[in-house]
Amino acid sequence: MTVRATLRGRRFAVLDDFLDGAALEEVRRTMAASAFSAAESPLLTGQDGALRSRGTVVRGAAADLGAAGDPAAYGLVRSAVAAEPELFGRPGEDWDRVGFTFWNYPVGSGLAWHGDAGGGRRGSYVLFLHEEWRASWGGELMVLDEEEADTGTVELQVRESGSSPVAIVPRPNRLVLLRAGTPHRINRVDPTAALVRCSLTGFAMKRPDGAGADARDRFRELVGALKGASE
Ligand SMILES: O=C(O)CCC(=O)C(=O)O
Ligand SMILES: [Fe+2]
Repeated sequence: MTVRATLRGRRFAVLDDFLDGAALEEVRRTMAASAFSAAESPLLTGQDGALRSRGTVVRGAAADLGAAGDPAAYGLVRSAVAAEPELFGRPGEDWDRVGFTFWNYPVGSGLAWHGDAGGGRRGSYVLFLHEEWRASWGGELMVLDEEEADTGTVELQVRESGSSPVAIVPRPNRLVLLRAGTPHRINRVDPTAALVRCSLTGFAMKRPDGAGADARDRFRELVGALKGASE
C-alpha cells in the first residue's frame, strides 16, 4: 500500500496507510514491549487519564542516523516531518531532533485544548497504532486550523473563533502532522470503545540557544538517562 495524503489544512496534514505491513507490525511490537506509566498533565480530561511510555526516545533530524534497534517507523516519521518544511521549517536548522513516545488513551480519557507552542517546538506528529477504530468510538483529534492567539486561553479562542475545528478520526496507520501553536484537543474515548486509543507521538524541536539552555538540556538528558536506567 502506498501512502496517501488525504487531508491538508494550512497548519496540518493527514497521511494514510503511512507504514507498510512489516514496519507497522514492528512498531506495534516495540509499543507492546514498552513500560507505561500514568501520564500526569493538567491537560488530561479523563477520569481514567492516559498512560505514556517511559523514557521518551530522542533522535536527530536525519532519518538515517537512528540508533541500532530503532523501529523503521522512527526514521520514516522523521522523513515525513522533513518533507514538510511549510509546516515544520527546515530540518537541521529550524528543528534538529524529534521525540518518540507511545500513548494509551483508555475509555473516558482525553486531552484538553492546547497549542504546544514554545519550548523550541516546531510541530508534532501523531501515528495511530491500534488495530481498529470505529467512527463511533470518539477519541478524534480536533484541530482548529489557525494560529494560537497570544492572549487568553486556547479554549476561549476555539469558543470565539469564526471557524470550526476539524475532527480527525484516529484511523489505524494514519499519520497527522501539526504545526506548533495550532489549537487542538483529543475528544474523550467513548464508553463503547472496545480498544484503547494507541499512538506514537512526538515533537520536532530545536535545541534552545545559549549556553544556559544548553546546560539545562544536558542536565535533562542526564536525568532522563539515569531515570531510564533505573526503570
Ligand atoms: O494523540 C493525539 O491525537 C494528539 C496528542 C497531543 O496533542 C499531545 O500529546 O500534545
Ligand atoms: Fe498536542
